[in-house]
Amino acid sequence: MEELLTKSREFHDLPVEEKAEFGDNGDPFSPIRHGTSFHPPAEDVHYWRDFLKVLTSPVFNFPHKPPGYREVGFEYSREITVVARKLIQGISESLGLESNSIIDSSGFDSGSQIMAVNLYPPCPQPHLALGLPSHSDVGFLTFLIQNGIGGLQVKHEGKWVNVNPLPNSLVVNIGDQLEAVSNGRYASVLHRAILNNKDTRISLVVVNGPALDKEIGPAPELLEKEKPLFKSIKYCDYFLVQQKSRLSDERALDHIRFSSQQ
Ligand SMILES: O=C(O)CCC(=O)C(=O)O
Ligand SMILES: [Fe+2]
Repeated sequence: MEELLTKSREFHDLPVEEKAEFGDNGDPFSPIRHGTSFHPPAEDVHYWRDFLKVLTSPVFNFPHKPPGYREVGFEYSREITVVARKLIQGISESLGLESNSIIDSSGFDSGSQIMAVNLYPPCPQPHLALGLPSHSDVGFLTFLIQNGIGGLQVKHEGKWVNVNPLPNSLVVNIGDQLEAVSNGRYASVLHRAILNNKDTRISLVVVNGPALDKEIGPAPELLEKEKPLFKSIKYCDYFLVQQKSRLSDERALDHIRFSSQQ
């Protein structure tokens, strides 16, 4: 984890020309992209962050610089997959399903995994800007590590609460597809990143989700006793809905939620 964070800092510190080959083309399915904010062409106000986003599964992509970054990125990606798989099995069981039910129905073993490396430089007026606005992540589970500098907040009972960094720990957040597949029993968490005026913060998140071509909706076993709260939708289509809604302050989940009259 430490080596990955160190090398992530080195990546962001590379001269602009060295990173130009990874320039953000705005396509969420491009294998490696480096950019600023979220999607600058469509934004009135930009966010105070640089990012590197890499698709690490089903095909592993990663920048080949700085030296050794790709190797540590590969090891981390694979280790996280093992932990995510185990947690999803436990979550399946907690829902009264077979332990492999969600893994199998979502094609998790050839599922989509995305790594995002966020860099938030010190901001002279941190209360006037945000690193990332309120959102929930796609996928089942997101694993977050950070360089010891706080900034992550989660919405809890209507209030923003700081999630202070604990050394050598992973923060695990629930994503939208887990809310959908569990028919609302696991709620995906709203979170955001705030800024400070002293230290550069790095966070590294790994989003673990279904295979892109799988339809994801409430598990059929759960619907024997209850009504579906969400429509089923292909994960790749949901992914695009989420990218768009993050630009308009909407919640992607609301696009697939059945309204109470239906
Ligand atoms: O930097 C953080 O703490 C949050 C990052 C995040 O939510 C994301 O990349 O989706
Ligand atoms: Fe997030």
